[in-house]
Amino acid sequence: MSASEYKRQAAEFAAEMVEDGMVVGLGTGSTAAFVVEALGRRHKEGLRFVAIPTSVATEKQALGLGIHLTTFGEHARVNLTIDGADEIQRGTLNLIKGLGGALLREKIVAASSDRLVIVADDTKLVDHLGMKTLLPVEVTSFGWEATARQIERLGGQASPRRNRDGAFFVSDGGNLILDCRFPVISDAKRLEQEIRSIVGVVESGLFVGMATDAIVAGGEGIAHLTVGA
Ligand SMILES: O=C[C@H](O)[C@H](O)[C@H](O)COP(=O)(O)O
Repeated sequence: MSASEYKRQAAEFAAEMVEDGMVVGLGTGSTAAFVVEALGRRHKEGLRFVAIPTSVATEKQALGLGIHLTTFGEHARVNLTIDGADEIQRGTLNLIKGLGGALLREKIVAASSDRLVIVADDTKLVDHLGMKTLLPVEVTSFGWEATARQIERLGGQASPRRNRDGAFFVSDGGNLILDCRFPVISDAKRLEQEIRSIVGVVESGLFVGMATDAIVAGGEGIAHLTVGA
């Protein structure tokens, strides 16, 4: 079975966790898109919920499926957010997110969620963050070079993300993303604090202590992981 099929399996499983009357956070990326698709189906079958999307792309997809959207002006808390991730650390469920460029809105929604459920295929599970992927850091476009130098003082190599045409990638929030290569991250909480204390950093793709559950699908079936398990 392909990685895409495993992503779909994890997404379908997680979409069943949404209950009538919930405020739901909708993640971004290829796995989260399967969740939105499944929730569109459940909405047509009569499930009543409202949703807060974490990107313009997800907003468009949800609206196209007739899902009712809401805002933090109307709801202070989100009951359940379902989102993808680029790496999931076994045990802690600490994450690297943002390869799709949506990390700022994703983190705002995650921070207001009672439960953050991550959906992924099993290639995303790692023993230590930074083993497979770069760490995205969203920064203001003004002075990004100075911000990158400060990140490099922490031991990472920071490069601005570019589109295929060579132009800088610009996030939904109008910022740049620095993709940072760190040696394997042994203390995610500390690195997260250090990166966030740099002037010019808007948000980092390290999500520490935020995920409550991970639904991971692979050749051995679907696993429902919780912190510590
Ligand atoms: O900015 C993008 C998000 O953090 C995604 O959830 C993450 O990159 C995983 O994406 P995918 O499900 O496409 O692998």
